[in-house]
This record gives sequence, C-alpha cells and structure tokens, in this order.
Amino acid sequence: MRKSIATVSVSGTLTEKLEAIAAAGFDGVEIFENDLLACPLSPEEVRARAADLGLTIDLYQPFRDFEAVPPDVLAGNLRRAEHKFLMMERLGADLLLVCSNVSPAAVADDELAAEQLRLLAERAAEHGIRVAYEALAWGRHVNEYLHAWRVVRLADHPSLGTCLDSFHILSRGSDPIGIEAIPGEKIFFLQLADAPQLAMDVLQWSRHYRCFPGQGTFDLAGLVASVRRTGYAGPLSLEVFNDVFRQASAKRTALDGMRSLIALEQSLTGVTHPAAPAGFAFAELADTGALGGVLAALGFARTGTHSTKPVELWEQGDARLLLNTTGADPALIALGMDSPDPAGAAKHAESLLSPVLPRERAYEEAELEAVAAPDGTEIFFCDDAWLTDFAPTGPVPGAVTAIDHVALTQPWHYFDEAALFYRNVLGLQPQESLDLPDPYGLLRSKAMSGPDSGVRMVVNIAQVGVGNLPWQHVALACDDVVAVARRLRREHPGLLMPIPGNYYDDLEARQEVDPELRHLGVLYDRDERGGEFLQLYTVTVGRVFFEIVQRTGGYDGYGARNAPIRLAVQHARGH
Ligand SMILES: O=C(O)c1ccc(O)c(O)c1
Ligand SMILES: [Mg+2]
Repeated sequence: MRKSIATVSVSGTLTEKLEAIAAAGFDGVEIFENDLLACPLSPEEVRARAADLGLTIDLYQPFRDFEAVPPDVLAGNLRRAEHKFLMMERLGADLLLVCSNVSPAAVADDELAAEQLRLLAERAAEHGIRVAYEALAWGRHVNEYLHAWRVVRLADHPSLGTCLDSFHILSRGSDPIGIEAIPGEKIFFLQLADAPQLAMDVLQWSRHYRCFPGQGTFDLAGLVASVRRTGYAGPLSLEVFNDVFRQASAKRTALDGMRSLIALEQSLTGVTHPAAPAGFAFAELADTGALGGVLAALGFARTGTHSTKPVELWEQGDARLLLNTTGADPALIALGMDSPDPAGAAKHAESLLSPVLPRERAYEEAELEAVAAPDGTEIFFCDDAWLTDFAPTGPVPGAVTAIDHVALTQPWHYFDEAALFYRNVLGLQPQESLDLPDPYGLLRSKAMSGPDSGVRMVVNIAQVGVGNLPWQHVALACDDVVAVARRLRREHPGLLMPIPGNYYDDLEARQEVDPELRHLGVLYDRDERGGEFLQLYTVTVGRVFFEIVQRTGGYDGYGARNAPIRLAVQHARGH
C-alpha cells in the first residue's frame, strides 16, 4: 500500500519536514495547516517542492467546526471553506479532512450535519476536491467512527467520504470490526497512530502521546486488516502528535515511521518474523584495562583472545563477555544474540531499514551478521561459529550461570525508536514502560524479553533533569546470590555498591527477610505469586556496572522497586 505521513508527525519547517519524509521513502504527505501557514513558500512553491521530492500531497487538514451549526454560522463556515478550496487548488491537494465539530455552537442533529456536509461536498466538487469527514474522539456530538459514517451515508454525496483514524477509534475502545460494514470507496483516508495506555483526558492523550504503530499498545494490524477487507485503496498514513517527535531529528523520526509501516505491512501479509534469539551469545564491553580485574573478582576467567583483534573472551558458566581493548572508556558496545537463523535474522533487520554493519572480518573468521541498534550498540546474530575465533580453553565453572539481562541507556529521544527496534527486529515482547524516581528526575524504563525469557533486555532513558544518564549494566544469573555476596564482601569489599540502612529498615518492616541481606548489601523483591528476586550490584566502572541476580519461583521482573535506591547511591557516589 502507498505510505504517507502527516507533516505534524516530524520536527522542523515545512521544507525540512518534506525533505525528511521524502528521504525516508514515503510516497505522500498530509499537509498540516499550521505548517503551511507558517511557511514562507507560496502554495505553488510547496506543491513544486513536494513534486521535486517525489511526494504527492494526499490530504490537507484539518478543517474544523463545520457541521451541524445554525444558519448564520453556516454561511461563515462555507466562506471559510471556499478560501481553503482555492488554496488547495494552488497546492495541488484534492482531499480535505473535516474533523467533527467540537464547538458548543454545534447541535445534536445528524440530519442537519449531513445536509451541511452535503452542501460542503457540492462546493468542493466544483473545485475537483473531495471531503473526508473524521470523528474526533472528543467531538461534541460526533465522536465515534460509525457515527461519522452514518452522517456521511445520510449526506450521500460522491465527494463526501469518511476518514478513519486509528487513535480516535481505539482510544475510545470502539471495536474496529464495524469498519468492515463501510464500503471501501467511501473510506477516503486512513490515518494511523498507536499510543501507550494512559489514564488521561483523551484530547491530551492524542495531542501529546501518539506514537508510531508498534510503539504503543493498540492492535493496529487488526484495524488495518479490517480496513483492507473493505477494499480501501488509499494510503496508510501516519498521523502522530508526539511531544518528543516534535523535538527530535526529522530524518530519524520519518525513517522510524517508515520502519513502523513496513513492519505493519509485514504482519498483514504474513511475512513471518525469524525466530527470536534464544539467548545471549555474548555481551561486548569496551575496556581500557579496568574491567578484567572486576570480571576476575566476579569469578570469570579469560579463556581466549581473538585471532586478529584486541578482544578477549571471558567466561563463567554460560555467560560470555568480550573485553574490547581498542581504547574506549568502559561501555557496552555490542550484544551477540544466539540466533537460530543468523542470515535470516539479518535479512529481516535489513528489511526494516536497520543499518547493516560492514563486515571487517578477515577471510578465515566466522561470518557474523550485525546491525546497529538506534543508540549505536552493535547487534550480532550468531551461531556457535563465532567462538572458534577465540580458540577458548574450555568451560569455567562458577557461581554465575548465564547473562540474565542487559540494560542499555538510550538518548532521551531514541526511546520509542529503540522499543520498536527490539520488538520488530529482534522479536522481543515489550512490557509497559515504568517511570522510576531518580534524585534528579525520572528514569523511564522498558523491559523486553524473548520466548522462554532467554533474552531479557531493559532500555532506560533519562527523562527530566538527569541529562543523558550514562549507566549501562550486565546482569548475571546465579543460583545463590548470598554465597556470592559473602565471598565478594570478604575478598573484594570495595567492589560492592553500598546500600543505605534505611532501605533494609523498610524492607524488614514489609516482610521477614534474611537479616544477612543488610550486611551483604543484597536487595530483595517479591512478586504477587511469591516469586523472589535477589540483587547484588557492583560499583560502576566507566559507564558500566554489573549486577548478580537470583530468580526463584518464576519471578519475571527486574526489581523495579529497588532501582530508585540504586540510582540514588550511584548519584551520591558521583558515578
Ligand atoms: O487534535 C486534533 O485537533 C486533530 C486534528 C486532525 C486530526 O486528523 C486529528 O486526528 C486530530
Ligand atoms: Mg486524525
């Protein structure tokens, strides 16, 4: 299907928007009125600019507060419309979006609304223009898509159809199955937006928190499938009002919008996602020499060195960490995913426009497919062949059994993009975002996991006030955190993060826990089903710290309750 996007969805001036939208590969645009009004170019110049860029102008919008008004108001509204029609002719746009009236002047009278919209459609037709009537979720009388359709049907004019907007339909909890009763040729336009579940006024929700398909919780694939069954032949058009997108790079946002539509189309056409990774093959850390000692203290042993690169393999149980000593400060730079089909996974990533990383691998080395995640972290799709480059010496038994999860910190404006990447490219299932209090702001955090929880990831962003919070971490699974903590307290007391006594006073007030946790600095969480989670943190080294965790009883979280304590300690220590 053709792909369009409303200019309101990306940042910049109208020309910057058009350039970014064209660069991302869209076929057309919805021109948002404010963007045109504020643009120094004439409508003819905008038309030419769009044409040069290969973009059609699919819709002009919005025209507000038109229908179901007293006669004196109608005269003014028709006059307004006539001006818009003339301007649209200059712009080369032949579809006008009219959104349902929100004004107190509107009356609850479908016959009147239909009669006036019919008049509008007649006038529009004289200019070769068609009118698409959309129910805003907060429309004064018309706020359901089937109500807007009833009015359109009543008006019965070939130049009047309806515009469906997934946000208005799904935010109200309407069942999109009713779409299938609308003839496809009367659906003049389809706007798509997803949104996170938020308990708030629907207008504020719509104007600030819409996001691209797949970034929220709406079932857009189901809705679009219903629209397609009607025979609708127009574009899939993104219309996203989002406070972050308004500030972020237009090029990045437009490209991510395109990715979301490609993924949506893939899900509709039955393109199956290659199997999600079964686990972490490795996590790779940049290191200037400080991390080897930490890993050794945690029970890891260096088992190999890459045949041609300054990269060391450290192992313990099934946890494999690579230390890349090319000189950058400690940071998580790459993740290896155990992939059942590395080539298929890389091809799928490429189909979703993920930047494929050049293979700078020598002839005899394992061919690793890699793409860049939004924050630049390299994601490798691996089978077992990669290990041979390190000629590892053999298993390293120890308390640590595997990588439990990794937590990456995103630049603040990449959060939704990252969520989409890990969901669509890696096939991880996202959970709801959490906002965690930090002494200097809020940390937004989203956890994602693969089938059987073989891969767990957390992406965090610093929200207000903290700036780009730099910490990332690798969490290591073990079967007995208390034993690990005892040993580390004894042998490497400076390695462990000190936890405030107040935390334990509160914990002990809530439930009976082993008093030794306080002495050891082990944090504790428990879910409703009695699953338990024990956590032990190291101090940070550069941007990195390690966590040792123990899950019992099916505990599936990440100790969110304890994160604010850890963040406060990290801030207090200045790292
Ligand atoms: O928020 C609004 O006013 C608005 C305007 C036009 C639309 O298509 C829409 O979905 C919302
Ligand atoms: Mg809309």
